[in-house]
Amino acid sequence: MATGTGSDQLGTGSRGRPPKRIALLGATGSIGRSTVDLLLRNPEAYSVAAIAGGRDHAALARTALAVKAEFVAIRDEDGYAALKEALSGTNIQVAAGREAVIEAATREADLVVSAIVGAAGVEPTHAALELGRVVALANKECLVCAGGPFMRTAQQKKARLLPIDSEHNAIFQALGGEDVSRIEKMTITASGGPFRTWTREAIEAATVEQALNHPNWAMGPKNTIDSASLMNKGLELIEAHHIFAVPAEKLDVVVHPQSIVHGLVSFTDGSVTAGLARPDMRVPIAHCLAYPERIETPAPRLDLVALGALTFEKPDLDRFPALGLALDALREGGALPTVLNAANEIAVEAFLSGRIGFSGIAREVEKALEAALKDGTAREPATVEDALDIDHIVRERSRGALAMNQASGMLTLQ
Ligand SMILES: NC(=O)C1=CN([C@@H]2O[C@H](COP(=O)(O)OP(=O)(O)OC[C@H]3O[C@@H](n4cnc5c(N)ncnc54)[C@H](OP(=O)(O)O)[C@@H]3O)[C@@H](O)[C@H]2O)C=CC1
Ligand SMILES: CC(=O)[C@@H](O)[C@H](O)COP(=O)(O)O
Ligand SMILES: [Mn+2]
Repeated sequence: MATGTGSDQLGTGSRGRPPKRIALLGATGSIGRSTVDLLLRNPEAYSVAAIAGGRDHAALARTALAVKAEFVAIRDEDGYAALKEALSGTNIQVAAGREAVIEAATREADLVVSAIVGAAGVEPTHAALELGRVVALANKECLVCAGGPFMRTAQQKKARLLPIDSEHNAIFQALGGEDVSRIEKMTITASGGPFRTWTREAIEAATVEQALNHPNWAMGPKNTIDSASLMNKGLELIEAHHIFAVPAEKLDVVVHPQSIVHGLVSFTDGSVTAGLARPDMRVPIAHCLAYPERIETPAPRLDLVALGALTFEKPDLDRFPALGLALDALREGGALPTVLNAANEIAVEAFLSGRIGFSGIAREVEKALEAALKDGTAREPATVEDALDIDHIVRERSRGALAMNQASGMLTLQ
């Protein structure tokens, strides 16, 4: 990638080491763009082995040129010709389709940043783990869909997972490598989203625009809607359960509207450590990119006096039933987290495209969980392929149910 100034003061690249080779999956998304921002600020510390994206060929081509990627993969085969054309005259290799994204994930690299949204990230991220790569994981849906098999592969292949998700990154830093047996409680915080103070009736009638109006973070639409329903915290509890091998009963959620304290670890001696930072994803991404060293970021700095007060509240499961559903899935285990994730992805899509109301998201997920419990879809997935089979069945079923409801006019568009 392009060389530039500024890296002399930095911990990496300025000590004569070869640049760290990065594969960036989901390069055009919110996490992808923040990662690119950091890569471009540290040109001597990193080189880009591969990038991958979904459909946006123009953004992918711009990113490939900016970071001087060696290989670019686009999932949508219809975008191949335009991507190839945009990169003609360069020596950047271009490929399209499912296998191409897997190739991006498995090219020789020191660190794979997993930032595709949804269960679409499962296969490529798992392929990187199979090769024993260090994976900086933003994609929480991977662990909700296939957490058991994922963590087994990571262990067997000695692949390291570094958490990018802000709460998990804070906890990872707060843990400081201590043994998990010394933990009494692990707490992740929730901003509470845009509907934190709204009545149940107002939440029921919320528009897409209102749900996308997150108070503290600028993220892709899926994570933003999950934040509004608090499903995001449910997914994150399941994510924490897998990453830190902590049982459900030791995991807790606290609403913290300022999003300054991201995660806390309570130890058996009464000590509590916590990770704090202003809400800017470049902080946890930088931690993972540089780990075990540090790089500088331009993220705004924490000023406690200017903040004045940090407040904490109990989450309200009556107004935010999605969190309760995720907690049940975590405690029940089996394939329920897989079912929860797949049904939620379909329901969020349906809400974003105006086919269901906001409260319909949790209702659709609940129906999918009930159906899975009835018909045996809830069997524990032994492998990633099993998990993806269940994911597929649930998606088809949820899409079918939504289409039937729409056809029979039963949909309540609150
Ligand atoms: N944004 C944030 O601050 C945070 C996000 N996360 C997690 O990180 C992940 C990414 O989130 P975010 O960046 O917000 O999401 P975005 O929607 O902004 O970006 C998603 C990225 O994935 C790409 N993509 C989508 N489908 C595919 C596919 N089938 N194959 C290859 N690439 C694909 C998109 O490409 P295209 O642009 O072409 O559609 C885009 O690059 C999510 O799992 C989220 O939960 C976790 C913590 C914070
Ligand atoms: C930035 C990040 O990590 C998000 O996943 C965050 O958790 C969203 O904010 P909420 O706390 O509102 O879900
Ligand atoms: Mn998070």
